[in-house]
Amino acid sequence: MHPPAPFLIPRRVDQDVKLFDYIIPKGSLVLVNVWAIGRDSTFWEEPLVFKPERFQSIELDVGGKDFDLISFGVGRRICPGLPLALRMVPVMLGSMLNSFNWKLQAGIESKNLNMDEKFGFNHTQSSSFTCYPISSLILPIGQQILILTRVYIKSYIWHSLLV
Ligand code: HEM
Repeated sequence: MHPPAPFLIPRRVDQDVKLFDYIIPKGSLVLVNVWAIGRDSTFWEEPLVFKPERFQSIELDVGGKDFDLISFGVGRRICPGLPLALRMVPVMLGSMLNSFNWKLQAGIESKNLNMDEKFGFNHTQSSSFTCYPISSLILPIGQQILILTRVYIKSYIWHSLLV
C-alpha cells in the first residue's frame, strides 16, 4: 500500500493515555504509521505485491471504521475530501487512461521501472512514463485535477440541462 500521507496528520495528546502497557504522557506528539499498517502481513496477504484484485474479495470501509485501511485517516481529523476523492479518482484515472496512449520510454522495461518512493506527501519518483502522442500536454498533477474538476462540473451541468 502506498498511502499519500504515511504518518497521517500529527496528533497531540491532551491528557495522559494508557494504551496496553504504555503510558502516553499529556503533550506527546503522536504519529500514526499507516505506511507500516499497509505492510503488515497479519492484515495483508503479500502486502508488497501490487494486487488490486485483493479488494474484490474483502469489504473494508475506508471511511474510518476498519483500521486495516485508513488511507483517509480516521476520527475527527479524517480527510474532509473523502467523498469528493472517491468520486474524482475513478473519473481522473478513467480520463487519463482513455485520453493518452501510455508507453514506457524507449529502452525501459517494466521490470526495471523505478518505483521507489520518496518520503513525504505523494510518492512515485519515476520519470520513465511518457504519453504519446500528446506528450507536450503533460501537466503537473494539480493542474490536471483542476481541469478534470472543471470537466466534471461542466459535464454535470450539461447532464442536468439535458435531462
Ligand atoms: C485520494 C485522495 C485523498 C486521500 C488519500 C487523502 C488523504 C488524507 C489523509 C490521510 C489526511 C489526514 C487525515 C488524518 O490525519 O486522520 C487528509 C487530510 C485532509 N484532506 Fe485529504 N485526501 C485525499 C483527497 C482530498 C481532497 C480531494 C480534499 C479537498 C478537496 C482533501 C482535503 C483534506 C484536508 C483539508 C485535510 C486536513 C483535515 C484536518 O486536518 O482536519 N483531501 N487527507
